[in-house]
Amino acid sequence: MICGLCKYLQVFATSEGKGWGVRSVTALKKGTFICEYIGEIVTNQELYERNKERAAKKEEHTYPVLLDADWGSERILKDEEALCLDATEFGNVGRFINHRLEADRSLFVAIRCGDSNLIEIPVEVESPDHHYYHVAFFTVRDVEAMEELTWDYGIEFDDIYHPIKAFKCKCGSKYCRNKQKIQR
Ligand SMILES: C[S@@+](CC[C@H](N)C(=O)[O-])C[C@H]1O[C@@H](n2cnc3c(N)ncnc32)[C@H](O)[C@@H]1O
Repeated sequence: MICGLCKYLQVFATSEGKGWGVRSVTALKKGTFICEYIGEIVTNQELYERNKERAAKKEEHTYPVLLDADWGSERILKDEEALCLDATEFGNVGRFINHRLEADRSLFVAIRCGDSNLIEIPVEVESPDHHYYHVAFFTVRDVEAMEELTWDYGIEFDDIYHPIKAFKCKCGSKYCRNKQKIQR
């Protein structure tokens, strides 16, 4: 992470209608650091307000990642305290990585039931303050050259309270949460 990007990544236009995506030009071993997810640090409340404005402008792509901070705290944070990363205006290559179902997130590690190839890991970087950490992507299996890199956004596709309607998932995975909901 300290060295920054050290793999040859390519932003490309996906053929399935997901917009831009990211792939690795070379094959990658399981456990490889890919990149950080960079964005503006805002509270959940600020993000909610921003999303309402974006929904009014009919913006299609959004780039939020919940930090669920403070990991050092045992209480549930209010929306005006909890933080997230918004990469809509400022970000790096991480914001072009698309969604695909990964694991049973209630178990957090252990059982993997999906087939995305990345996982996001919160990494504390030389800070005594538990409230801030970096989000870093690592491969969870070997990845072939030119295979699209994906991670699980943890989206609830039928969340009617979110100001921006969730996208129709085109990940193509047989485990797709969105597909299962549509079929019901
Ligand atoms: C963080 S951006 C990823 C980069 C985006 N594809 C782009 O062109 O900028 C997230 C957005 O990409 C699209 N996206 C990501 N994963 C997708 C998927 N599995 N199916 C359809 N659209 C997806 C959605 O529009 C989503 O809001």
